[in-house]
Amino acid sequence: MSSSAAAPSEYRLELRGIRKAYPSVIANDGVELRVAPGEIHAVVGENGAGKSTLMKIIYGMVRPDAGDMLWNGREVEIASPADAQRLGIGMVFQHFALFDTLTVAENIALAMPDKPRLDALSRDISAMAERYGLPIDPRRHIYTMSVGERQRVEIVRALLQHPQLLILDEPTSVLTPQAVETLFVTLRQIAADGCSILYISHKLNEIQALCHSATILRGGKVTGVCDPRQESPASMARLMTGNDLAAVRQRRQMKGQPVRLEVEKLDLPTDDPFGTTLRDINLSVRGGEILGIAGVSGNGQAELLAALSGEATLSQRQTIRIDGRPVGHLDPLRRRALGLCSVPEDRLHQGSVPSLPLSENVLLTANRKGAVEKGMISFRGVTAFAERCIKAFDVRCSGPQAQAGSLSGGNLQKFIIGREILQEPGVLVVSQPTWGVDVGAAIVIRQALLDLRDRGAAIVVISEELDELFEIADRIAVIAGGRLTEAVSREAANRDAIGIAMAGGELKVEEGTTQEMAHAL
Ligand SMILES: Nc1ncnc2c1ncn2[C@@H]1O[C@H](COP(=O)(O)OP(=O)(O)OP(=O)(O)O)[C@@H](O)[C@H]1O
Repeated sequence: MSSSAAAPSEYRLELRGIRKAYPSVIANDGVELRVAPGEIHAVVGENGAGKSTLMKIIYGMVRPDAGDMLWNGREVEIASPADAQRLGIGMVFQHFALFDTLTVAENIALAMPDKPRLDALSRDISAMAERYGLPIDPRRHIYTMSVGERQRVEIVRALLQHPQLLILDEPTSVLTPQAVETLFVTLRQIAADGCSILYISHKLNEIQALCHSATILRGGKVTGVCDPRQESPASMARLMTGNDLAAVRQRRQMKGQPVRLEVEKLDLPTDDPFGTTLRDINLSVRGGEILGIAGVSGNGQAELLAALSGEATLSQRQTIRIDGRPVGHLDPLRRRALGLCSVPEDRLHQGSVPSLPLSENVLLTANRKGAVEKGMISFRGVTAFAERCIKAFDVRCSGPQAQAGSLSGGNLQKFIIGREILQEPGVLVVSQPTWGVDVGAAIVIRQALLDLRDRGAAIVVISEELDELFEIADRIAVIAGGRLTEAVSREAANRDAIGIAMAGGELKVEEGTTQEMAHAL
């Protein structure tokens, strides 16, 4: 039981001794959590620390094995999301659950318990949107909206249920820096009106800017509760990991290396009604170089990755060249044979087969390197390769036989990145390399990318995280509306200018710096 001195009724939500065990791990081990009305409370921890499990318990998606939940001082059982909503708990998921072909109002109506009239609902949506600075038009179709706008719809949908607690799971991973600022203004206002917020994120600087308090989890247990405003990102990371964080080591750039990946005048119409057509994409990456591609998701990143990996083949073979060889017409397997590896953004459906063990997931892409011998699968080979990935990238799991789908999001990401990097590709194209991974693991992944670059690989990193691109990319280009800007050197790139280009504007840099760097390489 809690030893809190405060009367329980002071808290909006209080968890006592929450436990949830899975066959190979205790995901939540005696977790205590207290959130006051109007408080913005962060839940942080390494990958696999138990954050998502805890949120799913609060939202009624997972039943705890033991422990008590108090809601406004009263003991409650939350057996389903409907129970949670009835109590006044709302959740905004990382992956939006909106129907593209319906309007904002129609989507929100679907979530309402008793079917409201659309005109009355539209008025409520507009009023709520105005009150919290979330401009959305109830009549617009979802497919016409940017990711940031869709997130506003999700937030308004949750707010229309008048929640007393709002759970947000990594809400800023899809937003431009400007949109993050706007979101924070909204969240502060929601909290000022008395709604509590539980905020899950790996971005410690954002937590410091936004949150009043933080509960830190490690290995399913609470290791501390702190005021993030009194901490530094380094001291919070220490509470999360028990260690000091290493810094990413940069090495000297190699100059004059040959171009290993070239794309010239790539046009790729999409047959997906909600996809993005690529128009006149040009890029080139030398050995020993990382090209960063910034952009808000949904602007052609998935299509560009498909074109580069070979998932989408082209009629013009010369449009894409690897080490000078035309590959536009080749499928992924044949491009892999030429030394190209790729990591898609969607790790659960494209990057892995969740129901298969990690060892068999190795075979999806790494079918050389001792995994297949004389046309036969070497199970010893694939298991050894999976073990190497697990060890090198500190993948927390029960071993090579663990099902991919049982890993926490960040641990699966580490495994997939490791699987590609350990194949020593000459050209690597990776989308969102540190999406959902904790600060310590992000450093390991970024370091591995830099080390691969220093061994002479040409690397394209597609990322929505500007901080990441500024840390590891040698040059940065921006993709918006299916077009790619010219790449500018990291030194010449300016965060605001990139943010503007991400929203569809021109990428402007200080004169004289752009080309010099590119040519100096
Ligand atoms: N359905 C499941 N079956 C088996 N194990 C699970 C299941 N769901 C979660 N786990 C395990 O429980 C632990 C906690 O996972 P959880 O997803 O809560 O972590 P997390 O802190 O949210 O991680 P991340 O930051 O990577 O999302 C992990 O070891 C994970 O592998």
